[in-house]
Amino acid sequence: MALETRQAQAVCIPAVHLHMTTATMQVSQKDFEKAQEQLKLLKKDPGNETKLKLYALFKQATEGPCNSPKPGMLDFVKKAKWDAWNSLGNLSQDNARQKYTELVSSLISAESAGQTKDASPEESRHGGYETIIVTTKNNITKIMFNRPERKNAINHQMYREIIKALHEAGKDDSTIAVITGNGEYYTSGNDLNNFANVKPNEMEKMAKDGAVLLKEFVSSFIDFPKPLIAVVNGPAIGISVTLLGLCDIVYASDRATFHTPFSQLGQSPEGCSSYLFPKIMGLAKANEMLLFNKKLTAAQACAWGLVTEVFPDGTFQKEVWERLKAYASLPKNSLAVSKQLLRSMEKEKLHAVNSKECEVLKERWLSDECLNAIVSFFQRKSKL
Ligand SMILES: CCCCC/C=C/CC(=O)SCCNC(=O)CCNC(=O)[C@H](O)C(C)(C)COP(=O)(O)OP(=O)(O)OC[C@H]1O[C@@H](n2cnc3c(N)ncnc32)[C@H](O)[C@@H]1OP(=O)(O)O
Repeated sequence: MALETRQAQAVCIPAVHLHMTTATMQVSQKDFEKAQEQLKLLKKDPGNETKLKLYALFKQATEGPCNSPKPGMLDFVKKAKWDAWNSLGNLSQDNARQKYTELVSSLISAESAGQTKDASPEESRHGGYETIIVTTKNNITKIMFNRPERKNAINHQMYREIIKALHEAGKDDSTIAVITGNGEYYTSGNDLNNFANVKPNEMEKMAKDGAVLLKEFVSSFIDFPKPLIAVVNGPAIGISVTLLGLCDIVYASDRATFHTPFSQLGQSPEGCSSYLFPKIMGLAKANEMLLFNKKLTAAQACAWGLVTEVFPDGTFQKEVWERLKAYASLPKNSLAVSKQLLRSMEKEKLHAVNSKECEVLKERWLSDECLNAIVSFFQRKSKL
C-alpha cells in the first residue's frame, strides 16, 4: 500500500500536504522537494507518531506556526494533527524544512539498513548513573541493576541511584517503569561489602546511616506513583525479593529463584515484607521464606502469589517486552490514578512497617549473629 494512502488512513493527512506549495530558499527547497519524493518510496509504514511529526513539520515549513483554531476534544484525528503542529511553536520555516528533510532521510536509511523497527522511538539513556542503566523507550522507563560481575549486588551508591531514578521516573513522560537486572542475576541483594571495613567505633554510625538510607530507599518504592513492573531475569536474593511486594506486576524467567536468607545472615525482613508477604502468600508460607530461608523456584513463587507470570527463559525478554509495550500504550493518567487507588489505603501502614523494619535491622546489624555471618561470607564459608 502506498505510504500516502496509509498516512491518509491513519491520521487522515491530505495527500496535498505531501507536496510543496510555498516558495522557500533554493537549496533547501530542492532538498525539501526531494525528501517529499523519497517519502513516497518508503515501503514500510513509519507509524502514526512519525507521520504526525512529518505532517507537523510539513505544515510548519510551508505555512509557519500553527494558525488554525484548536479542534474539539472529540475530533481525535484533527486534534492529534493540530497538537503536533502546534507543539512546534515558533520553529522557523527553515528549521522545519531542515528537520523534515532529516527525518525523511533517517527513515530512508533505516529502511535500507533493514532497521525501520516500525519507527518506534529510539531508546534514550539517562545520564548521571554508574551502577544502574536508566533508559526510556516506548513510554517505558527501565531501571537496570548494572554490576553483573558482582551479581548486581546493591552497594550504597546503587541504593542512592535507584532512589534518584525512581524519583525521576515518577515525574517523566513514561507510562510505566520497569526494574530489572543486567546479566545472569536479577540481583544478589544487599552488597555485603556495605558492612565491610567499618572500624569498631564507627559501627553504630554505619548501622544508623544504613537504616536511614534503607528507609528512604523502600519509601521510594512505596510512593512510586505509576505502575512499577519487576522483570526478574534471574536469581533474586534478599531485598530484591522483598521489594517485589511493592511492585505492581512481577514477571519472572523460569531461571529465576527467590531467596530471603535473613536468619542465615542474622538479619530480619525489610521492604515491608513482614507485612506484605503474609498478605500475599499467607502466614504459613511467609514464615518459610522469611524465617527459614526457603528458596523458591519461579513456579513456586508464582503459585504463592509473589510472581504474576513465569516465562521460559529462551523467550522471556521478547514476550515480556512485547507485553509491556502494549501496556505502556494505555492511557497514562488512568493507569496512575488506578494504581494509586489500589495502593492508597495501605500507604500509611506501609510507611509505618518500613520504619519499624529499619529500626529492627539497625539493631540486627550490630549483633554478633549478623557480624559473624558477614565475616563467614567473606571467608567464603557460607555461599548461599
Ligand atoms: C543500606 C543498607 C541496606 C541493607 C538492606 C538489607 C538487605 C538484606 C539482603 O539483601 S540479604 C541478602 C544479601 N546477599 C547475600 O547474602 C548474597 C551473597 N552472595 C552469594 O551468596 C553468592 O555470591 C551468590 C550465590 C550470589 C553467587 O555465587 P557464585 O558462586 O555464583 O558467584 P560469586 O560468589 O563468585 O560472585 C561473584 C562476585 O560477586 C560477589 N558478590 C555477589 N553477591 C554479593 C553480595 N550480595 N555482596 C557482596 N559481594 C557479592 C562475590 O563475592 C564475588 O566476588 P569475588 O569475585 O570478589 O569473589
